[in-house]
Amino acid sequence: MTVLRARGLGKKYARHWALTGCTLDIPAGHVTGLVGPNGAGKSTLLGLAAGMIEPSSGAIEVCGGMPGSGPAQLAKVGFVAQNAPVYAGLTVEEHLRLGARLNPGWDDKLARDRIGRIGLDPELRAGRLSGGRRAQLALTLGIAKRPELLLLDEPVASLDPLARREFLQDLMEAVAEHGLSVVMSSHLVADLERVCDHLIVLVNSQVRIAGEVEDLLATHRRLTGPRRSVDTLPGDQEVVSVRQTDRQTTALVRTGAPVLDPTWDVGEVDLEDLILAYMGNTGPARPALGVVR
Ligand SMILES: Nc1ncnc2c1ncn2[C@@H]1O[C@H](COP(=O)(O)OP(=O)(O)OP(=O)(O)O)[C@@H](O)[C@H]1O
Repeated sequence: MTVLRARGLGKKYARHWALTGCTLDIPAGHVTGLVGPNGAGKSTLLGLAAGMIEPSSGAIEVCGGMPGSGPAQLAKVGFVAQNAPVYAGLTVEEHLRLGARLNPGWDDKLARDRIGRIGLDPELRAGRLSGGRRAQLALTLGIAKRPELLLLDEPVASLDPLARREFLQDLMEAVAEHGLSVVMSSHLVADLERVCDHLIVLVNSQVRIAGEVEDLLATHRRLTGPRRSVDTLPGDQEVVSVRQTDRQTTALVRTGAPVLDPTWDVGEVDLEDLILAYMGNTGPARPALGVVR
């Protein structure tokens, strides 16, 4: 089942395209990591999925409906924006009551358990919470809403390492127990490595690559050998990134077949290698390379 389907999706601000030609199918019941350099279009994609902004081109369908199309659609999608939006003048307790009133699927026990575990004083106004604790409150509201799809824009950036670990654990539990789908943007590769089984890399407003992490790692290799031009590589070995020293060439390639040339030392890549290679590759995007199944 697909939880987010985009076809040629684009968003233009004045004369600048923040996102172009985005074609994706994100599967339900998984955690999908959204990565890319600053300004790549990650928040724009999440905002389009949440219905906070409207597309300038193409189409997007989320949980079978049009983003922001009405109360039923809003109930299906949770969105925690980058600045962890909460109401500064309301207390933590008032946020929980508001959450219960506004969301048909509200899980009050989950919300209160989380607030207790984090140690948030229910009587404290959100405006007086630290940035990290404000983020914890916003994330709690997002999870307790029990959406089908939770969109998180750099959710853990302001959390301390322990809080980050616990939040990601909560997230994985919600995915396992309730079939929650999550799309989260983050610059923290170690966190993505822990929780994401799908990945989308956005660069220069375009999807550079997308797919199941396992598949992506299985189809990329690092080649190291004496300095030479990578133009001589066979056509089925697509060069994603290349680094040259006076004596050595190191290339990260995408290939479905084993590399047979014995002059290359062939190594596996990890998620960080893969992300950095695609982030540094500003050539033409090839969305057909790997659309998320
Ligand atoms: N409301 C807006 N008005 C005009 N331009 C915008 C607006 N929002 C985003 N942009 C531009 O669109 C592009 C993509 O921005 P976006 O916030 O989606 O990137 P991002 O990948 O989330 O970046 P970051 O990692 O820094 O959060 C940027 O060039 C940004 O300046």
